Amino acid sequence: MIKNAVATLMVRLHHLPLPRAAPAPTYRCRRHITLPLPRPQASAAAMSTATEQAVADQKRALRADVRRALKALSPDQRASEDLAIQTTIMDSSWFKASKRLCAYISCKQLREVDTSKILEECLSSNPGQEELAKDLYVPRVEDKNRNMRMLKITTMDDLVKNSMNILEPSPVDATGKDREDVLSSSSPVDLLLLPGQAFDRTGRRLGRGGGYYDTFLMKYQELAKEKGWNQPLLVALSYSVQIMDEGVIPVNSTDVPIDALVSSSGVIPISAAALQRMR
Ligand SMILES: Nc1nc2c(c(=O)[nH]1)N(C=O)[C@@H](CNc1ccc(C(=O)N[C@@H](CCC(=O)O)C(=O)O)cc1)CN2
Ligand SMILES: Nc1ncnc2c1ncn2[C@@H]1O[C@H](COP(=O)(O)OP(=O)(O)OP(=O)(O)O)[C@@H](O)[C@H]1O
Repeated sequence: MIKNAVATLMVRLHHLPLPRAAPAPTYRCRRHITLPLPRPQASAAAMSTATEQAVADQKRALRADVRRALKALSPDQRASEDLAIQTTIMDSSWFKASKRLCAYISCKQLREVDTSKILEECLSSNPGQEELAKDLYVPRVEDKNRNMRMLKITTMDDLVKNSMNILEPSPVDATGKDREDVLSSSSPVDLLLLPGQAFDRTGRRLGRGGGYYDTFLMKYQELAKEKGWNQPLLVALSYSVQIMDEGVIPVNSTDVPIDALVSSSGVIPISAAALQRMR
């Protein structure tokens, strides 16, 4: 019974960690995750509800810890990590080779790793450098039920602030035409640059708790499977203090693992796909 419960708890077998880059400093979380074992007489349904609640509580506590650690980062440290992470990505062969991607529009207030230089590079189409321009899709929250779309933009002027103070694309462009939704596109994206609150070297990712990214990633992975497309590389951007020791980040069955992590110390490829594409 307990064995079964543990199996249900540890819902997903995550990728093995195979760090290649110099390890980034790790933030040691105050709270270490312990598996809440249900009492033997609990029913299966009550057990899973209790487990889900425990995981949700542990995620909330970890988010609060990380929020504090991010707040304590000095502006100089933040700026230097922002630059190192973006430079690593823009100089990489896998980014240069990527022609179509999804990326987040970083929000200073949320203390997210800056993506402004990367976005600029994606949208750049200086005369004679058209080959550098990439198709770029960015998130737009549609409702509170985890529905987020990735819509194509061609300039940063396509963005407006939403109620959460995050820049996002309007659903229609200046000519009144619907922006292309990446889930309705006839071609795949090769790369997704992901935000998050905490990550580890086995591919675990903790988001802001909305479930928007996990839901979107699940839909995109299903679509790619249906269409016979290669799965896109899922690459998260992380400040050093957001990289946790193994076992600290709680996960449940809907958490989608990432393929690689980029920190100021470099790239940490995690999955087999990352090891192959990020050489
Ligand atoms: N830049 C960026 N865009 C994004 C996301 C993101 O994480 N980053 N999202 C990813 O989902 C979606 C928006 N989801 C969001 C979910 C929560 C919060 C937020 O402000 N959370 C507060 C806590 C609020 C609370 O606990 O009541 C926070 O994290 O401090 C913002 C965006 C889509 N766009
Ligand atoms: N694919 C899904 N289908 C159904 N529910 C989901 C899915 N993905 C996430 N959820 C639900 O959304 C809620 C928030 O999930 P979780 O705390 O894992 O989000 P997160 O990883 O912090 O956020 P995000 O994925 O947006 O970055 C949970 O109740 C979770 O069960």
